[in-house]
Formats: sequence, C-alpha cells, structure tokens
Amino acid sequence: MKASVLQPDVARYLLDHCTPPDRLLEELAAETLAATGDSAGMQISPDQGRFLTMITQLVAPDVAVEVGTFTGYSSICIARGLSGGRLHCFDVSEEWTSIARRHWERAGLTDRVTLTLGPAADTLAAFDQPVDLAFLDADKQGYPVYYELLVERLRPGGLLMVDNTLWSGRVTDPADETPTTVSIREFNDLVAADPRVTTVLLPLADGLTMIRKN
Ligand SMILES: C[S@@+](CC[C@H](N)C(=O)[O-])C[C@H]1O[C@@H](n2cnc3c(N)ncnc32)[C@H](O)[C@@H]1O
Repeated sequence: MKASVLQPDVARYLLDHCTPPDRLLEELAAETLAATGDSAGMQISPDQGRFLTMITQLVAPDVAVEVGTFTGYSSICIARGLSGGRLHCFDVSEEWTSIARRHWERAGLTDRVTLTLGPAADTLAAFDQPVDLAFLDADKQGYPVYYELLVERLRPGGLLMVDNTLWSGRVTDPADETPTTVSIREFNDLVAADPRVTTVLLPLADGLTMIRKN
C-alpha cells in the first residue's frame, strides 16, 4: 500500500474509521507481501478498496474496466460492488494475475471478471464496448495514452477513477523532476484542462482522481 499524503496519525485514524477488509482481502494482502516483496506497495489501501466497492454499487455499471490488476485487490473490491455487470481487467503480468485469478475463484467472482493479458495500450484499443466505470492503476507513464482510450470509450456520465495522482505529494514539489513525477504532474494538468470531463482530485490514499465524462 502506497503511503498516504496525510499525516501518519490522520491516515491511521481514517483507516480505523472505515469498515475493515474481510478475511479474504487480508489474506490476499498477506500473500501479496510474501510473494512480491516490495512490489506489494503497489496494492491499493483498504479504505480505497471500500471506496471502490461503494462507488461501484452507486454507479451500478454494466461494463467496468480496470487497467492494472496486479494480484487482484482492487478488482475484487470493484467486482463485489457489481449488480449484474462485468469487470474487464487488463494487465501484462501472468505471474501476478495468477494470484488474482485464485482469489477471484475463492471470492466466487469468476463469473463477473474477465482478464486480458498484454500491454494495455493494445488491449484497450481493441476493446469496443461502451464503458460505465473504469479504474486506472497501471504504469504511470502510460496514463495519458490509457486516459485517451478510456475517455473515448466512456459513455456520457461514465466515471473514470485514476490512482496515485498525488504521488506521495511529490507532484507539488517543483524540485522533483523524476520521470514518474513529471508524468503524473503533466497528466493531472491534462485532465484538469480537458473540456470533455469534470474532475475532482481526492486526497484518498495516494491521490484518487474522479473523472466524469460530460
Ligand atoms: C499499481 S499495480 C496495480 C495494483 C492493483 N490495482 C491492486 O489494487 O492490487 C500496477 C499493475 O500494472 C501492470 N502494468 C504495468 N505496465 C502495464 C502495461 N503496459 N499494460 C498493462 N498493465 C501494466 C503491472 O503488471 C501491475 O500489475
């Protein structure tokens, strides 16, 4: 789980006042840590997971898309919020998503989730269904490309959520010119200036941008 941009005691307080994850998600987080080591930090936080389930319940999408599945935490949270729709997951890693597949099975979600492996720029370009809800959490330098492909496919009123848009607060540090920070900063500027959408950047976890297609 990436560090929150909030002070640690405030971040802890928020987590303590959010419905906690169930045993399956706890076990998935533990297995992810054991199997992937430092990469486990890519997993979304428990409060973000609750938020994704709640938003999915509110939007009630027929077609939901996730770009960046890793070992499955966020996909389980989204799929659990579905009421009849389907979640289409995109990732490049057979190894990491094999853990996701096992946990979709355990969670009884296999009939609601489809996984496509390959670079998301290609697999999204080939995806031809109108999208109601999307969650973007893949390689940060690819965000502008994935954003364009997703906005084109979002139906009017559809919602795109983008993770890590505060990048531990580094986007506000003008001295930070590392490639990922610069990419996210440019991405945030691009979204804020896009007349096709209405957007709010929430300070949830590492920053979650809510983007509604007008
Ligand atoms: C931050 S992790 C996703 C975390 C996940 N949402 C969760 O909650 O556990 C990013 C994922 O993006 C995937 N990824 C990286 N580059 C990609 C690409 N070009 N196309 C598709 N997926 C990619 C990685 O394999 C990794 O699983």
